[in-house]
This record gives sequence, structure tokens and C-alpha cells, in this order.
Amino acid sequence: MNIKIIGVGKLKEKYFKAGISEYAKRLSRFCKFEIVEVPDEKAPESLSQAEMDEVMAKEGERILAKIKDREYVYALAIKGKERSSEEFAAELQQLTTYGHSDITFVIGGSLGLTPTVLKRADTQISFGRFTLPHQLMRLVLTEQVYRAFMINEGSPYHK
Ligand SMILES: C[S@@+](CC[C@H](N)C(=O)[O-])C[C@H]1O[C@@H](n2cnc3c(N)ncnc32)[C@H](O)[C@@H]1O
Repeated sequence: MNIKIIGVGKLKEKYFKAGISEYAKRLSRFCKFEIVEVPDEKAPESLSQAEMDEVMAKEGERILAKIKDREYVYALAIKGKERSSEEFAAELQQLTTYGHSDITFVIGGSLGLTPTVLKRADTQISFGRFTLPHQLMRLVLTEQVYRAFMINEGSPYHK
């Protein structure tokens, strides 16, 4: 299975990088895991709604350029559908059973995801109603993907 996370902007903080690389290392026995970063647009505080839409649209084009037709896409969205870790694990298992070997997760930039990206997504997944910083979201998602593999393996990692 190929798991890809598409994120907007470069991950800067060392502590996020360290956490992600730990889970990426653990994931390597289950899948080919990669994080693809697309450049972010400058988004100063004072943008109008139209300017914010433009920022998200530009980032969205870059995101869509990294997605192939065969990829099954999860868009991370606060208003998406919540799952438990067990439900998410079962879903990944089922996707594999139905022949999806390329699973892609898309995390928006500081302003979120543009509608064209949400439309391309096969499903939207929410990690609850809290707004998480997009860089932290990468770490949380990577751990949950790892947890899903551990659940499917029946490992005591997931209690
Ligand atoms: C800082 S948030 C963007 C906030 C923006 N107001 C929105 O509603 O999307 C950056 C990205 O992180 C992801 N994200 C943040 N919190 C999330 C959550 N609770 N569930 C799912 N995705 C989340 C989404 O992909 C979002 O586009």
C-alpha cells in the first residue's frame, strides 16, 4: 500500500519533524509512506474573503497537481465525517480489499482547503471540531495511520 500525505508549506518545527519521522519509520514495515509538500501562499492577517479564496485556490491547484486519478483521497476537514480509530482502521483494510493501493490524505494550509480539492476527495475526515494547526495535523494523522495498521495487526499498541 502507498500512503501519501499532501501538506501545504514546509514543516519547520523540529519537534514536529522528529515525531513524524518516528512514525514514518514505524510505518515503513506496512506501507510506502511519503509526505509531499506544496508551496504555501503568503496570507497576511488583513486579507479580504476574495483574497483568502484566491490563496486557497492557488494552493488547491498545487495540491491537485500532486494527485493521480487512481488515488483514493481523504480530505482532512473539520466539518468532515468523524471516525473512531477502529472505524478508520477497518476502512483502510476495506479499501485494500477493494483494490485501492494508493491512499492520499490532503491537509489544507492555514486558511483551509478550497472547494475543488474537497470535490476531488473521495471522502472527508474530521478529527473533531477543534481547529488544529496544519503542521500538528500532519503528526496526528501519521500516528493515526500507524495506529490503524497496528489495530489491523491486532497489536497491543492500541488499547
Ligand atoms: C489551520 S486549519 C484551517 C482552518 C480553516 N479555518 C478550516 O476550517 O479549514 C489547516 C488544515 O488542517 C486540517 N485540520 C485542522 N483541524 C482539523 C480537524 N479537527 N479535523 C480535520 N482536519 C483538520 C484541515 O485540512 C485544515 O484545512
